[in-house]
Amino acid sequence: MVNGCKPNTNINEIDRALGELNLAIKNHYEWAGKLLRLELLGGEPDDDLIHIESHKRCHFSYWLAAQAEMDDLQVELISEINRWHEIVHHQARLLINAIIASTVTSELLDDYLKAQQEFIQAIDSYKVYLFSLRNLHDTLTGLPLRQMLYSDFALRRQRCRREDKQLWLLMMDIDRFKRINDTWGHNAGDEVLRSVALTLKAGTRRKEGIYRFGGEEFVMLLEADNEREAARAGARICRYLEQRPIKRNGEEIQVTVTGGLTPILEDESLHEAIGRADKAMYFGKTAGRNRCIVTGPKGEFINVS
Ligand SMILES: Nc1nc2c(ncn2[C@@H]2O[C@H](COP(=O)(O)OP(=O)(O)OP(=O)(O)O)[C@@H](O)[C@H]2O)c(=O)[nH]1
Repeated sequence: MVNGCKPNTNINEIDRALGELNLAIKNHYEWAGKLLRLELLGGEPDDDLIHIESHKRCHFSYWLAAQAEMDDLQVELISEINRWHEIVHHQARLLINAIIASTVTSELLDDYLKAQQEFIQAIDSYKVYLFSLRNLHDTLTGLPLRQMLYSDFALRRQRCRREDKQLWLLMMDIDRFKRINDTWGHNAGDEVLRSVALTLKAGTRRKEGIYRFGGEEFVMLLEADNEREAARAGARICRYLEQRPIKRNGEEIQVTVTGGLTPILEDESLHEAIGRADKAMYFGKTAGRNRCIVTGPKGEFINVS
């Protein structure tokens, strides 16, 4: 079960993480090949194999060291890989010393092979995690999908409680998107969606999360101390998009969004907050679009600029 992720992940980052992991695994197979060569052909073992801290000199450890900013589940999975990586190196060292002293036993060999198996198993569990995370992202825009919003929400709410911050939900819908599809075609519509997602993500700050909610709707979770700060953040993201027309085949397509912004109350579900933000957003559509409407806890419209 995927349990939230680094702030603002997107599908490209997950693909990059999988690529880097595959490269680290390939390097480790090369290391294991060296050990096999030594066992079968003899020769002098180098530091990669017998140094007391060989696990820290190994390419795989560079990959381990590069894993930062993770949620609790990722930390658990990576530390399991780390643990078995160290054991593999330790068992390899015991085996090599036994080869040199001609005292290899089947027990020593089995211990090494078991450590290898556990190491690979730990890596597989992490890969399963990354693939499940990938499935929660949209392949068109690269953004996390609605399901991910629900799983991240609990983590973000916990963090806000700890830091005594208020969590807000901003729902945004692209204005007159049907016209874009009708004028330039569905493929152009897809390109516009992709560009809008990239622009929104670029305009999103570190502690904010942006999601593709469905169709041409996006949701953002943001933290703010008060209504004024939240309204400023909502207006900022809408302006950010407005000021960056999308370039396509030498033409510029002006895209705007209308947003509905609401605080998420202490005892309510995400679903309830979405309902309020949705109503505010539709109010904004009827009021002329390209604006962000702030709604209070009871659904009253506060800021309609
Ligand atoms: N190209 C493309 N179009 C999509 C996608 N998802 C939804 N749409 C289109 O988005 C359009 C949304 O249109 P409407 O709901 O009528 O709203 P609108 O034209 O954006 O107008 P307002 O929301 O009232 O400003 C529909 O034509 C959908 O087919 C997608 O993934 N790709």
